[in-house]
Amino acid sequence: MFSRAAARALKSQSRQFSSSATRQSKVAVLGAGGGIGQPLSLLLKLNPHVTELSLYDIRGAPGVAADVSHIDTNSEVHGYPADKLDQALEGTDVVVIPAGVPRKPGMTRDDLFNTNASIVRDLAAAIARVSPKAKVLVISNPVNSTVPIVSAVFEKAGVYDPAHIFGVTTLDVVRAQRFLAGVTNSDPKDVKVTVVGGHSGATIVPLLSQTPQGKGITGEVYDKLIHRIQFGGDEVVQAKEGAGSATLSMAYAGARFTGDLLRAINGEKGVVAPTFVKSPLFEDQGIDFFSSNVELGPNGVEKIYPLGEISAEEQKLLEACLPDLKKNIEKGKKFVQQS
Ligand SMILES: NC(=O)c1ccc[n+]([C@@H]2O[C@H](COP(=O)([O-])OP(=O)(O)OC[C@H]3O[C@@H](n4cnc5c(N)ncnc54)[C@H](O)[C@@H]3O)[C@@H](O)[C@H]2O)c1
Ligand SMILES: O=C(O)C[C@H](O)C(=O)O
Repeated sequence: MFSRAAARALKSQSRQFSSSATRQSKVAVLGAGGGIGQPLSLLLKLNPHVTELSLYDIRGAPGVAADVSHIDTNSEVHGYPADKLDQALEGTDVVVIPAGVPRKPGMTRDDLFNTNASIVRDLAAAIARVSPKAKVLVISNPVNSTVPIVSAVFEKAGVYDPAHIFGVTTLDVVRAQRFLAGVTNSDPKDVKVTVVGGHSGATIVPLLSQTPQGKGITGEVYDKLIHRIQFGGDEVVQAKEGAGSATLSMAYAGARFTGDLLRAINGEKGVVAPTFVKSPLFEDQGIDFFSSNVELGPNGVEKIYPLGEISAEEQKLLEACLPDLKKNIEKGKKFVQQS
């Protein structure tokens, strides 16, 4: 019988000497028992780059882990209850955070701040302590504030690497591509939209003019399409009538972004996706987090792309985005300073 220490040493040795084709990647989901966490865990179990899946929640994670672990893909799954956060985080390469409360009809994402800011702050403090080199993917809303919160917590702990912390804005891209395909009668697989800014209402800025399908759209059709992309989250919140917000499309989007990052970590070149990161693009206006196309690499953020050419309408959308985004970012930073 091996002691726990010997088993750990063997495991770390086997991680070190494993095939160079696919690196071993341990991925943790914090909030794995929830509406997003469960299907996200399922989709990550299907990803061949994930070799170990660590599922944590204050409620229900061991059950989700037992269920998902029966799927016949080549990864190990472990579930951790409320008092086992440190164990869940040990040795993780990537941590995805969908923990926190979702909106009900009539609420803005900012209305979630009072509850979710402290949940995200405390989880970030544990990651900074136990797994400070992990890449952290933040789904919990309000993303415009929770990403600055995670960053400030890492900074306070003296382990901050801005290349490691991401706000997941992929659902805005998924919606933009689906809705644009709908109005232009195209196949969504051929539609590639860059969405920049942040992740809430007017801070979501889709750059339709940069796509062949979107550049000719004007007038009322354009206005309605932009509104639908910016407020797609509200559409789901209303349809769910108090039972929460987008979970299935979000799990798909979260798994897609995590998959992009894992491909880049495994050495694939040219993986580019919009994500909300520490960014120099609008730093001169006091806005130091922004979502734009980012090239991903083994260390996380490899290169931040500028917006490129944008239309007069998009310039107006950007002007409306920046003041709101600035307030959301400052609110997150202030929360950690005062904690
Ligand atoms: N970034 C995006 O595009 C996007 C999209 C959809 C939803 N969201 C956000 O994701 C969050 C989760 O949404 P959901 O629908 O899965 O909610 P949910 O209530 O179904 O699940 C949240 C889970 O978090 C868990 N949790 C709460 N506190 C925790 C803690 N301290 N540690 C670990 N787990 C904890 C809960 O037990 C629950 O299982 C919400 O804030 C929502 O607004 C973001
Ligand atoms: O709308 C929400 O509150 C959840 C999420 O941010 C979304 O865009 O669906």
